[in-house]
Amino acid sequence: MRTISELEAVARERLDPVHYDFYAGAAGDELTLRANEEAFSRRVLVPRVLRGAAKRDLATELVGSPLSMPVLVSPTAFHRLAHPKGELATAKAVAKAGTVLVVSMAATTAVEDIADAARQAATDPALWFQLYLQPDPEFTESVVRRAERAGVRAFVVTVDSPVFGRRERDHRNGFHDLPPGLVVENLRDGLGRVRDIEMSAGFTWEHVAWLKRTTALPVLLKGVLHPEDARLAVGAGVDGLVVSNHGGRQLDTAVSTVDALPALAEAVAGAIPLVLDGGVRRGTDVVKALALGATAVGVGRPVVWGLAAAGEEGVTEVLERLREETDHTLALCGAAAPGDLTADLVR
Ligand SMILES: Cc1cc2nc3c(=O)[nH]c(=O)nc-3n(C[C@H](O)[C@H](O)[C@H](O)COP(=O)(O)O)c2cc1C
Ligand SMILES: O=C(O)C(=O)c1ccccc1
Repeated sequence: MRTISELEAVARERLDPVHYDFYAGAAGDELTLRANEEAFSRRVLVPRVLRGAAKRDLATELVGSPLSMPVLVSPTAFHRLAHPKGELATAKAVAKAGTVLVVSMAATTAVEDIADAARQAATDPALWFQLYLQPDPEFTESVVRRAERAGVRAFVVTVDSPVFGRRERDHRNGFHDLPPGLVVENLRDGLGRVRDIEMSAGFTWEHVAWLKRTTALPVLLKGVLHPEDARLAVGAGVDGLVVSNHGGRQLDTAVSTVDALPALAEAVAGAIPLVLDGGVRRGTDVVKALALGATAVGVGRPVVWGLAAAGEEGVTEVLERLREETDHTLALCGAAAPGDLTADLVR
């Protein structure tokens, strides 16, 4: 089994350099992209000993979905640019791993087909759906209904994108659109046309309340970094938060996610679960995030690297590597389960 950084090197060789830059890149000077990884490196573990953690169990649960390990797959756009089987390959690997795939609204495969592939691979796979609220509420609602009918179990509303981030690699490379033949399949309207994803800076907590009234499924907000927003989310009846800066692709110089996490954990005080994403590359990163208050972490780029390097098997390699490293780190920290991890283990 290769490390994530080894898989990234393979992916980089296989991908069109313009597409590699789309996946690897981030906003502005990419300071937040680097800060996410650096914030993990800066923290050290202070392990406990002699705690009899011979039998370890990595399983956890989030808003009613079971996870075989505290690692889920964050939504990433355009998997068919990384591999011809695209999201179908990703969905099979994630279903077999027994964890959650958050399907991107910008997927290049229809959510119904992704759900079929996941069900082929495992019984009762857990798919969630990531939404960018659209200015036309009727269109947003039609996407919600479509995802519900396909069997998704939760919605993740990305709230860190009132405008699209400025990714300078994409500007330099002239990468603005999918190549001919690929479209954002989940934005087909009733007439067979495909709409563009629209960002809008006009959304408020009122729109979150609207979505809560519109669906009975759990609603998580992705991209919350300020503790006051975490408090407002609890008040709005939101079911969970993804502590995320979009992998550094939106606001450059935004706080790294592990640096933001402790204050968010304090703000929600256990009322709702926190998922952290950004910079998770090792089992030690998973353990640090859990110790500081996350119930699980999400991985974005690592899954794209696995997919580009080796399709479904590559995604499996990434997820099994993270599972194995997380288990090994738990053992070395004297913890039998994620619930044994406490903030005093991290400095
Ligand atoms: C290529 C790429 C595409 C992404 N597309 C989406 C998306 O469609 N929706 C979304 O909410 N986040 C998207 N993200 C952000 C990820 O969900 C996640 O927050 C981020 O990748 C985590 O950081 P990591 O890549 O360091 O793991 C994307 C990230 C990347 C790298
Ligand atoms: O690249 C991204 O980070 C992203 O979120 C996105 C959203 C819509 C279309 C393409 C990418």
